[in-house]
Amino acid sequence: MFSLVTSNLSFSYKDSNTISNVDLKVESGQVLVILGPNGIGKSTLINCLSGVFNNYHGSIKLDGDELKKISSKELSHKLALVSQGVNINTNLSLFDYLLLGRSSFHSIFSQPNKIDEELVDKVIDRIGLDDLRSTSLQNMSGGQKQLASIGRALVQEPKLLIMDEPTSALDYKNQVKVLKLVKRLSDQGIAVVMSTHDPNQATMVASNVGLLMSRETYHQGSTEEILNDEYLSKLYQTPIISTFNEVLQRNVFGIGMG
Ligand SMILES: Nc1ncnc2c1ncn2[C@@H]1O[C@H](COP(=O)(O)OP(=O)(O)OP(=O)(O)O)[C@@H](O)[C@H]1O
Repeated sequence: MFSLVTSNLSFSYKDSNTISNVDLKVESGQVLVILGPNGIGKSTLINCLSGVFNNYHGSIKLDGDELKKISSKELSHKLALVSQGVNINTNLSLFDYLLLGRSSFHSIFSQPNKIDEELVDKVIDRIGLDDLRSTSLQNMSGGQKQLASIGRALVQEPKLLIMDEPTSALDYKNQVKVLKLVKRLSDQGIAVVMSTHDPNQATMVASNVGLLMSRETYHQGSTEEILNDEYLSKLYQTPIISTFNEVLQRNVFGIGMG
């Protein structure tokens, strides 16, 4: 069972903590969705969890090992990160950009092989960008680039996939595509952590939800326990009203105006 567990995790850019005392846990086959208002620290937390920031306090254990002690090569075989608002401006084709994601699996003397190329083609199909296989990234739309960055993470075949607002630039069809992908990955035993501004996405894919209520308070629990109007209205400081949708057979969250 693969796991990511933090205890007393805190991080500060300057003097005061941006996130404090975060106790978070996600295991193989689970999807942890992180919700919180703008500027509360979701990206900061995600950058700590994925090893981008290693000057954190407290502990982050990846499969029992302290994250900051794991080499970057080993880390790239265990976890993959999809950063927020990726704006990739390379003239590499989609195929070559994704193939580059396999480089940590080879020494400097060996080239990506047929198996890598087949994997890349499979991922291009999964993200639905077959028509853009030879198109350079700099000629793609924001949403297409976001899908490409998800593809780049998938070619790493990670045990843990961490995504910061992975659907922020996507239309409804592509949002559903990514959410279905998340479901499928978790069914295959991969652990997923993702942040979003849409609690409805949490009802669709999450096994657990983490709320960054303030710089001092992170609250994690099951979807049923956490996703209610009271918690969400407090979180976003605006009325959130849920209704049960008979067709969808789930609660749908809407925003009130007063
Ligand atoms: N490099 C930095 N140096 C100093 N402060 C930063 C830096 N990056 C972010 N911050 C501050 O840290 C806080 C948390 O930012 P973060 O980007 O983690 O929030 P977020 O919850 O992801 O926000 P959003 O939903 O708007 O993307 C904010 O107050 C932000 O201004």
